Amino acid sequence: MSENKAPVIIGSDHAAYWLKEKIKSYLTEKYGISVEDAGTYGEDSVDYPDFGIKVSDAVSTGRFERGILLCGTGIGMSMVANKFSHVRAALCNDLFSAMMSKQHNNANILVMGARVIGDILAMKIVDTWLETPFEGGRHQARLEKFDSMGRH
Ligand SMILES: O=C(CO)[C@H](O)[C@H](O)[C@H](O)COP(=O)(O)O
Repeated sequence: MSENKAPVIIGSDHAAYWLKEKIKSYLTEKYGISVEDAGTYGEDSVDYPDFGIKVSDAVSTGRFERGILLCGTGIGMSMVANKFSHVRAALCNDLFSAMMSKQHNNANILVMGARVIGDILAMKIVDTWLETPFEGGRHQARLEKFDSMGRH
């Protein structure tokens, strides 16, 4: 198991509120990781960018090393997050993507779709993302190529 106890900031829209609540408990109970909840705080309809921006800004500025974003599909949250400098958000609705998102991409925001996967798979994806190390080497050089590119 990873020894990385760095806190996690988590956010969702209404579609994934239920999954956010489960992941919060999972992170604290299984890993002892502290979690900041950026909302949303209920099932009333909200706009996913509002919560994607909060979490992505916290990671982009270095206030948090890593974050988790959830919406219905994960697509909208991924689009929002990857507009931020230094954010490498990976939409992972399967275990292989979760593993590769760390090994090759060192993803610092994990994104999942609560209308795509169930809670058991979601927790396995969280495990994989937390516990898989970054390989570095050629992948580090590739990350640096786009991390420094700015907006186009
Ligand atoms: O971001 C999304 C789509 O890319 C999410 O799936 C949202 O959760 C979804 O669009 C919300 O849809 P709703 O009909 O307003 O519940």
